[in-house]
Amino acid sequence: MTAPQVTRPALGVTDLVVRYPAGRRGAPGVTAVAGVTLDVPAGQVLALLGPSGCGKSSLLRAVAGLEPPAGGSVTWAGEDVAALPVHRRGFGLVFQDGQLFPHRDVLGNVAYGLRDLDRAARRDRVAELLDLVGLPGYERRPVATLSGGERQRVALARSLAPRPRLLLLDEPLSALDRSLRERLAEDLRHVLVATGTTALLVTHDQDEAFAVADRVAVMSAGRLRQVADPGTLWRRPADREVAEFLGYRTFLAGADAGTAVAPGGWRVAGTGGGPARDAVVTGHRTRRGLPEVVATIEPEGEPVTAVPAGATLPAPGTRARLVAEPAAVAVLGSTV
Ligand SMILES: Nc1ncnc2c1ncn2[C@@H]1O[C@H](COP(=O)(O)OP(=O)(O)OP(=O)(O)O)[C@@H](O)[C@H]1O
Repeated sequence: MTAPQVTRPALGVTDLVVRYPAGRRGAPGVTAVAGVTLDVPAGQVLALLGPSGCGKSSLLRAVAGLEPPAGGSVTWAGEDVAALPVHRRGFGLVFQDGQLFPHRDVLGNVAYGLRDLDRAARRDRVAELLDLVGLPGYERRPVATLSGGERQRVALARSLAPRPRLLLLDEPLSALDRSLRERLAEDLRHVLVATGTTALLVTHDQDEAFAVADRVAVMSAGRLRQVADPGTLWRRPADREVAEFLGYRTFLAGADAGTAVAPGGWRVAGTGGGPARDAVVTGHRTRRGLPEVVATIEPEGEPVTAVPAGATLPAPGTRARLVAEPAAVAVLGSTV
């Protein structure tokens, strides 16, 4: 009989604790990561999502070897990496500001980790990576002439050049404006999938986490609250705090207790089987150039906005029947 195949996760994090000691001027010690266990299978992208200060970067830094854990372990393919210094772990790093070498051109930056290759092979690999990140022919551009988005693409190419076994990305897009961030998030997903890269992405932006990751781990106050694929997380957040962090604002009462509705998820006189509410219209507003009805739902007494049924908006003071769009509805209470 053959032994059953055990597939080990590529990255394993078990009961990880990261503490910062008390400061010299009386600043108290901080437990930034308070016992986190998670894994990332080979070829998958896991996003660590959570509000500022929840410990995401500390967790990533401990995985990288930049922060010594106060407890727990980090393994790669089942082997503890504690004894390996940062540069021996075979992990690539991308930070918010790219941290490119300012006095080298794009070629010099991307080729940095390719010193083992001969000149021709190095050039080929750099050209291949610049193609991949959407900057073909950029080899000779001084980095000072690049836009913020181009810099982050070069940083990504540089980190992928030596084929890291794990890529660690700490808020790689958060210095960019929203529309650029959306486009780069899609491109980042494409590059990670095309290269089969195993990656851990730290972000505070749920749209970015959903766009890039196979699974999303929600953190708060140093602990993991939920790990799920984006669809499950959106539809079944573990609890109200996770749902609020994802952007849900309306939490229903009564027979619908445990149901949340995302902003913009209501329709006047809608159909489609979502929860329905009677509401008192309080006003109108415009969002992205389209009119919306502002109303207070009953019995919750919560203000919501709803898409009108047609060109005529119900007048303030009148009553309207609102129905929640199924795609904007979450049922709380999934387990981690
Ligand atoms: N070097 C440090 N010394 C002392 N405390 C630190 C240090 N680095 C982080 N902290 C504290 O640890 C906690 C977690 O910080 P961390 O940077 O890991 O959170 P984060 O979720 O990545 O936040 P952000 O998104 O703002 O970067 C915070 O309370 C922070 O103030």
